[in-house]
Amino acid sequence: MKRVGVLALQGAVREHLQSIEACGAEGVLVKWPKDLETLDALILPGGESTAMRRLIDRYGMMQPLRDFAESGKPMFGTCAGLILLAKTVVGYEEPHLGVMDVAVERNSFGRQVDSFEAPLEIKDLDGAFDAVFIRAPHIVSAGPSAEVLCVHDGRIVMAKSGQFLGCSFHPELTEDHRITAYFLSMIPSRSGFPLPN
Ligand SMILES: NC(=O)CC[C@H](N)C(=O)O
Repeated sequence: MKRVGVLALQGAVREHLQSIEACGAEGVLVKWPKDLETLDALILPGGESTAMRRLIDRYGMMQPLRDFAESGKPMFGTCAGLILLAKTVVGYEEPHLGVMDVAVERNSFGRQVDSFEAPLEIKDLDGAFDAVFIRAPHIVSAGPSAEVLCVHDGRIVMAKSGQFLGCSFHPELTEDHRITAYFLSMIPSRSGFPLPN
């Protein structure tokens, strides 16, 4: 069974675990560096990126998370999690993890619409996905290695770049688990049985 971690320092953790389990994988709470050791993939949830960053530093998770990215295993950032993954955060000198080839802008749908729902057309997904946006960022630009998966209102709200998947919205807050399933499909299947000599 695939083991998928959810960074559990702050934010929408439980809903991601439920979605992972609804897709037939094992969900694992991740708080400490050792929790990353046996995972096949990791989700960075939505919440508040600045608060999450403080906790990442306090729990000594920055380097272990970078090492995890370096290992090539799939990582999925939703909303604040996308901000943590991005190589550039508009208006900030330094990124957080800075591993995904996108630039993001925080709170970019305006203060007057703190949260809203929208049916999205997502590449490779049949039929609309009803997405919940909460003080959401958007992807201002996607680097050459990134593939844009969804544009809403002229703004990129979902992209994939190699092992990294990111979206502006909260896919875990609906009963529609197709995006979690899409992420799980990015986990390479384990190599088959060793052949006899
Ligand atoms: N729902 C969310 O994750 C909001 C993200 C938050 N506005 C931030 O900048 O971190």
